[in-house]
Amino acid sequence: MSAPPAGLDAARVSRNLELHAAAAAGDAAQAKALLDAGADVWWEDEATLGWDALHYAAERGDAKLCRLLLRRGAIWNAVDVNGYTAAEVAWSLNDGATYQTILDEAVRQTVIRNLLAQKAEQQRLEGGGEEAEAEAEASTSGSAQIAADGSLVLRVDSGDEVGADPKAFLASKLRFETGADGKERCVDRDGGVVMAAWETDIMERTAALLCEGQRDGFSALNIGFGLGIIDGFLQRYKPGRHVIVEPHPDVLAHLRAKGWDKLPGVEIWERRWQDCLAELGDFDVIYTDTYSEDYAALRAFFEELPNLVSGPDARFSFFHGLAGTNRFLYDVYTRVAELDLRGIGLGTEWEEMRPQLTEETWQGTLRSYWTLDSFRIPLCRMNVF
Ligand SMILES: C[S@@+](CC[C@H](N)C(=O)[O-])C[C@H]1O[C@@H](n2cnc3c(N)ncnc32)[C@H](O)[C@@H]1O
Repeated sequence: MSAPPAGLDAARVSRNLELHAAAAAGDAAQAKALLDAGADVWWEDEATLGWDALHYAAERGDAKLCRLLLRRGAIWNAVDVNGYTAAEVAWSLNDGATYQTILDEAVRQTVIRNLLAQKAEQQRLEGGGEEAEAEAEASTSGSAQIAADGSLVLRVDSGDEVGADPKAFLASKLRFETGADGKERCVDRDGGVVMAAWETDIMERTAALLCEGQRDGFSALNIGFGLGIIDGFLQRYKPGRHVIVEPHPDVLAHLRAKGWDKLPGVEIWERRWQDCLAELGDFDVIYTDTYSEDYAALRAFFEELPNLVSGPDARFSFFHGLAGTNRFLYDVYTRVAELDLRGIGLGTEWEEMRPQLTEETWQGTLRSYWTLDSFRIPLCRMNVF
């Protein structure tokens, strides 16, 4: 998104303030007229709470006006000085209808944006070059952004050098240690948590959803070993073939120290999933949970699924850690992932569970990557009509 001009002249500020007043009063006709006259829909009034017109419309509970502002380029994830989005203002007022309207628009814009970015990337690979990149840029400028860099990292917010850069992560040293909660964890050079034992319940339940009722000797694929927690639970169901894809040398050393490479039926592929999926064959059970990869990478993985599933009874799940510190973004990403999966023929059911976290869980780490009350486990299957 292009940066907004630093200092606006008095006439422009006054028009923008009029837009805020129109939004606060629920005056859609006036808001439209002001937008047509050049009012800046993104403008935040820093002299007050840092609200933009969308925050005011959300406070008023005017879902229709919120939709109008969003269609005219309001930024759905813009935050005020306290870090609250307009959707969170609606939520705090128990206004489910306005919250849902902003959520629907956020999902719509994110899906469109992702599709345009994907198209631009395809054209770039096919030699379309600058024109395609400009198209992707134009599709996002002045409208909703997912994050400052245009994407969300799955398990890390930002600012963590290793956690936000897949290449740096794979080249970095990892520590396997006992946390203040007395449980095992794997931590990167910056103190970013790669994997921690608080996720054990999630992994146990995910393995059950994936494996219960599978045929004898079923095949399972797990992307990203971490602490091997989900692999331990997958083993309980006695898969005939259990493939683990893991590229990090320190994780591989840890895995060997625990004897995983010697287990019957277990195959370790010492590569990134991007470099070996085509050679792996197909599976009844597929799970992915990587680190320092963004939503674009997860969606790229989704697109490989039709070639990886063994048939209509195959099941797929992933660690849904997208935006685990913000409920609204989590809701947006739940829906975006579901729509993207539907686009490639997979239906998704979600099971909610309450993670068992204590204050000690994050002690001595860079930051907590999970602060929400509930976690959603996706269970996806091919839609067979
Ligand atoms: C969060 S941990 C996985 C935790 C695992 N689910 C468990 O139950 O312990 C993420 C793992 O993904 C691995 N990883 C990161 N990028 C990867 C990639 N492109 N392909 C495969 N594995 C990757 C990391 O090295 C790390 O071991």
